[in-house]
Amino acid sequence: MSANYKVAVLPGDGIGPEVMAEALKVLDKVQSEFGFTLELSHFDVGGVAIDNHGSPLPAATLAGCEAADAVLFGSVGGPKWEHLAPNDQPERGALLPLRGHFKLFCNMRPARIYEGLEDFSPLRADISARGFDIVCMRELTGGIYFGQPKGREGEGAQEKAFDTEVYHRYEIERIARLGFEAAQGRRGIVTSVDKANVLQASILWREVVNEVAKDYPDVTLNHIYIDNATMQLIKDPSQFDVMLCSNLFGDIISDEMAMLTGSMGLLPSVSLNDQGFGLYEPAGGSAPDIAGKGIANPVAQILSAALMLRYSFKEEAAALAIERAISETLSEGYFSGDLYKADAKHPVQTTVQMGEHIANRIRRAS
Ligand SMILES: NC(=O)c1ccc[n+]([C@@H]2O[C@H](COP(=O)([O-])OP(=O)(O)OC[C@H]3O[C@@H](n4cnc5c(N)ncnc54)[C@H](O)[C@@H]3O)[C@@H](O)[C@H]2O)c1
Ligand SMILES: CC(C)[C@H](C(=O)O)[C@@H](O)C(=O)O
Ligand SMILES: [Mg+2]
Repeated sequence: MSANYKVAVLPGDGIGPEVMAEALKVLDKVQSEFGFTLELSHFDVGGVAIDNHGSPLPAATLAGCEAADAVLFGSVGGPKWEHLAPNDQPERGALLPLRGHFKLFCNMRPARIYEGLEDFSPLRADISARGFDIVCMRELTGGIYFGQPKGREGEGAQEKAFDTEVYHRYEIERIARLGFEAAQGRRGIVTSVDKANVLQASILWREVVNEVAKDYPDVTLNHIYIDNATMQLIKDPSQFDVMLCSNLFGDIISDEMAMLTGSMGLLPSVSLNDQGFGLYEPAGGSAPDIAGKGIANPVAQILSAALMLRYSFKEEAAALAIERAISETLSEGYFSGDLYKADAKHPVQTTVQMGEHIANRIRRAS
């Protein structure tokens, strides 16, 4: 009997539904080619859920995610909902609670320059020619995003707002272990990113990472301050393998890594808990500036679907087939507007056309 996997599909807002449609097209092709079944259930989340149900994370959406084997997420948020109280907005009211509810502490965002596509990088040609292949290993359920106290009080010139960076030893230890394990399967280098010259939470972060490192003598550990890290990424990204980051630093540095590959629309992500349950989403957002125009790059969403096949369903051959189909599409010169250059072989491709190119190139390895 062929395997059957339940997926909760949450397209969300802005470009979310547009790029999700292409990911589903590719998954459809993959399941017929590789002989497993994906049972998809669709749910509203974020702004669209506020509009349709009065809540960014309706009970039915949460229940649907609980009943699923994995969650495929688009993106949430946009100007339409920015007037709402912070906790009622799509990001704080849906995405962060989902991450917290499922304890998705481990967020991995892989970024690499595709071979032959070095000149999409905004880096100087001699730097991008060296290429890079980095995983941002981001702690996702702690730090300043969730730390207490958090709030606003007072009035007039004395009014203040505050967030608190809190890390427990166990939170640092478990993400560090996964960072070292990831490095063992890669080039064997962990660069831990912190601000231990200023922040107490970073001092503990560095201490714990040093302790964990003793269990991984085959991995080289470097420490770097966040300000230097952002600069070194531009100077020479090829020096990095696994970048181990707190929640906030990983958020910032992963956008930088995405753009160094050429576009925000190329970076996928996986968020896992200690049971291996995963939520898969592009690292970028709902892109209100291009939403509704059919021009968004669906690659990050499609790569996120490939990561779902790899991490949640152990369908490695199918995941590889998607990654290969994307590489082929790009190296044949088919690009959406974010990557398009005047000397491209083909005219600029729409979101739908990119999805079709990728779906048409799905096949079993010969
Ligand atoms: N996971 C999520 O749901 C998520 C992630 C990040 C931001 N957001 C939300 O999205 C909204 C917009 O945020 P933002 O503008 O800061 O970040 P963004 O990532 O949505 O957009 C930043 C820039 O990257 C471009 N971009 C992003 N994805 C692209 C794609 N697939 N193809 C082509 N170009 C792409 C956008 O056009 C924009 O110019 C906000 O409400 C924010 O909170 C949501
Ligand atoms: C939308 C926002 C809450 C989210 C984050 O900060 O984690 C996003 O920027 C991301 O990178 O997934
Ligand atoms: Mg972000």
